[in-house]
Amino acid sequence: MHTEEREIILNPSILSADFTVLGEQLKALEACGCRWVHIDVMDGTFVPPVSFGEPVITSIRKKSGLFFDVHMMTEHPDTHIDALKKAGADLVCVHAEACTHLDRVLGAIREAGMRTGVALNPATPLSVLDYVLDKTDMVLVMTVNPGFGGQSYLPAMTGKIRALRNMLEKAGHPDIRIEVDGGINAGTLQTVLDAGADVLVMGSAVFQGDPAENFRKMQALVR
Ligand SMILES: O=C(CO)[C@@H](O)[C@H](O)COP(=O)(O)O
Ligand SMILES: [Co+2]
Repeated sequence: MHTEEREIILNPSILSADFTVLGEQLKALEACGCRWVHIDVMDGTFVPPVSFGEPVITSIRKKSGLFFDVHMMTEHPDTHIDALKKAGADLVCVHAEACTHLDRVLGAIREAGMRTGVALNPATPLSVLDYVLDKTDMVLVMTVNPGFGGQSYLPAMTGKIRALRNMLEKAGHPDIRIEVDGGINAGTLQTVLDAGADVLVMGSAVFQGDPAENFRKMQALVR
């Protein structure tokens, strides 16, 4: 698949949402064409904050038919695979830095019937992906250091996204998606698209203010 044919996914991150009205906001996003939602699970160890886990995912699953992209910012993500499947996750993205046995973890996620993602912190080299591409559906390039919403995009990540796109084409895996997460907004969107990203996570850019209205503005920029 060539870059120009690849569908761009705008992926709102609920970390910045108002949880008291999240069900309605997800419905409104779905109504304006949103298909994915990004769910940040943080354990207070891999990253400083604690966010939420399977009970919250189970609860929003009841309100939403969106594709659930779960970003696991936790140590030992393998211990959550079955619970995430039960909770309604569609894709589980684990940090390479948190997995001693990355190949095994990716295999287990697929075996449980979900898609796989490998997330890389800004300082982690692309070479960690070399022997797991056949078990990977998506690579998440962190464009900030993980743990917090509302940070600024790290400009050095543009070259990393471009290098990853070249690497995937050369390795015969052009269909593996490249997700970017952190500081994506109207000012950085074109940069990451040009570099080869096709799944754009947006927390504050969507949930600060009216999510549906913000989402439509972002859609217009992508078109
Ligand atoms: O994984 C993370 C933060 O670690 C994210 O998914 C944030 O939710 C992105 O927030 P913004 O930078 O878009 O505000
Ligand atoms: Co995230």
